[in-house]
Amino acid sequence: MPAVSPAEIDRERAHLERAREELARMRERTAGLTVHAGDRISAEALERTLARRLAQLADDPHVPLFFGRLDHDEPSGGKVFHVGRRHVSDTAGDPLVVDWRAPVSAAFYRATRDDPMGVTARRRYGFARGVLTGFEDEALSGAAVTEAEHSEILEQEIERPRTGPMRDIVATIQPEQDVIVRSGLDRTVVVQGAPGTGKTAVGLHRAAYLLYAHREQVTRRGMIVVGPNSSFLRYIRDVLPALGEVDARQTTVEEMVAAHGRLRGAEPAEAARLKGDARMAQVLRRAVWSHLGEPGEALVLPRGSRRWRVPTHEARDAVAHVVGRDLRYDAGREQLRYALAHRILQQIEASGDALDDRAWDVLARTRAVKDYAATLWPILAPARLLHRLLADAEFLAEMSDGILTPAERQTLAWAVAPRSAGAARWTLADLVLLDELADLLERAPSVAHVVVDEAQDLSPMMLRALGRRARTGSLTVLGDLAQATTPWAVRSWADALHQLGKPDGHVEQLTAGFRVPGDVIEYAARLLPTIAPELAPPVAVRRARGELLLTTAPTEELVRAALARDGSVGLIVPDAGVDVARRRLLAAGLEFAVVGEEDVRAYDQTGAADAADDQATEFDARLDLVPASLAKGLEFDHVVLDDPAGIVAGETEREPGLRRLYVCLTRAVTSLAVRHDDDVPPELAA
Ligand SMILES: Nc1ncnc2c1ncn2[C@@H]1O[C@H](COP(=O)(O)OP(=O)(O)OP(=O)(O)O)[C@@H](O)[C@H]1O
Repeated sequence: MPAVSPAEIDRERAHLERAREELARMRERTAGLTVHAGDRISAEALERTLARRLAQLADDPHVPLFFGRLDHDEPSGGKVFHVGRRHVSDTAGDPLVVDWRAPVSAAFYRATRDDPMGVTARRRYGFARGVLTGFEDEALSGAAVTEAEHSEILEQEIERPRTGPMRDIVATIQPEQDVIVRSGLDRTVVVQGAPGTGKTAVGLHRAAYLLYAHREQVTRRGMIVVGPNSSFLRYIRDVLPALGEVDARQTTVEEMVAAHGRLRGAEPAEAARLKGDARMAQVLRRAVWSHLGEPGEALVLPRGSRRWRVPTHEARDAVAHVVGRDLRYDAGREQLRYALAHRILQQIEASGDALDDRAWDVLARTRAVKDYAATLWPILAPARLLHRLLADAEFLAEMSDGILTPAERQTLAWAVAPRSAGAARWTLADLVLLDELADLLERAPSVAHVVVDEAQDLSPMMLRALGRRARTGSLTVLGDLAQATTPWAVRSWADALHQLGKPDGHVEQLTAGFRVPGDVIEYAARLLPTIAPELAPPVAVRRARGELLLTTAPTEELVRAALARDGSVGLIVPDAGVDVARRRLLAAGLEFAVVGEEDVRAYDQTGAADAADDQATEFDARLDLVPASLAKGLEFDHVVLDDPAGIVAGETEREPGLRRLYVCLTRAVTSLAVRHDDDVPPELAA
């Protein structure tokens, strides 16, 4: 860091002190507010808002209140702004710190010498445990402007050792990342990027940005963040709260569709792939609408001493009219009742009877009309319908005629059908089909925004499930086609956007790699010509080249060597090798946690597991044992990867196996040791 004057440091420290005091004052004021509301619902809403506000005003002494400063030129007002995680103002309302998401802060991330955005100088601060230790100035315009200099503060932030779960990157968001973070609420964006280019970080910061820039709309309509599994959600769960945002629901596709039934079964890849195929949407649509019946007799409604009739041809017309309105299936039945009631209403009126305003409604709700409508337009339950499709070969053949081949029908059909829908052992792909069916019956509600991570692994039907949750909103879709490991994955982002129902979405690329050092990424990239010939490896921004070791030394020895250094350690093993690895780590007397275990426990030297701790995550441990299938999205300072051939063999086919290996090879921040039995996959040979 260049030498800076002690007097200037003192001034900055005084500003930090003042900002802390004012933040404490803002917090006290908020805590002192009492809720006065007319009714319980408004009171609860107000209390929630207050609680959120208080959480946003919390001050963690280890987290600096600001990390940057912008000095504006005279034409732009000549003001100085400190940029931080939240807005802090004094009693007069003057800002001491501006929120990183405020429009004025954009220049902190984007201003360059070519386009200084009205800024003369950008300052970055160095901190140690919340204490301001120095700063760097970068002149962007005016007399002091020089060649771009290397920023040590930026580099230190990028190079710092990793500990615990994922952290925010507000202090160092890069210009190409900032463009995505600040894109508007009406835009669906796909972010394609190689491992470690900051896709997850960018997605979460965009979520925080949208919550800030469109607070009212996004909190009212909701936002969901979808990750691949619950251990990944634990890994990222602190990022949004650290940015003061607690209003996004974090979930998985599995959890999202859990309302339709319990996930109880697994199935062969071929069946799951087919159930994930977008053609299934056509089959399901046809299956639902195939239930409309032909009127066999007239509708007869006794009323007082009279009997009113809707003859069959009129009933048929009513059905055709409602079908033409393109409603959801259940809404259609309701409309049919009104259409039938309307015909009766006309007859009653023609007879000279006086009717009041509610008559139409009352007629539509009579038992006779309801029952008649339900025979023409039967009540359906998604689970019963899917059960019939998978159990009744004839029905499936009829519904998929011209859509699926006979062989495909055979793949879909149950070999031994469960006796009822209640007895079915639904798989994940089945539950996604049930989600589609439920939406055909009744329109699923939409939130304002959906962030979906590791989207390269989702099937077309899963993408449709996400798309409908953002039907009237937008999405941020994060992924890397080279890391797709599921047999049902879509092959292109254009296809994914189409399935999401957002064909106009933009695809953005991130190319700077913040995680994986040069030597390691070059090694992993040897797989790219096989798994994703069209994709380029990231350009490592870490100065360190990293350490790569190919070895046959015992795993325990490699893990011990990694533990002797700073930072987190991940031992990645084939899924089938987790139990053996667990025993070996226990026998070696090492303390660790296992990624993906329901209750997070740390195993200590005696081999005894701690009582499960609700608050702890596996990422609080120094050493994590990671099944290869859960490595996606995670990172560790030091990775010991055990048995690359076993990781490839863990997948049903070789190409997804190599992609899985690519994911596992790209988790390291500093060092990667690959332990093998002289059977490294040939694709990794130089
Ligand atoms: N601008 C940045 N400044 C500092 N660190 C960054 C920046 N962008 C990303 N990082 C860091 O790089 C690491 C990788 O980021 P992230 O996990 O978001 O990448 P990813 O593209 O989602 O990776 P993967 O494809 O493996 O899921 C994280 O530790 C993140 O904090």
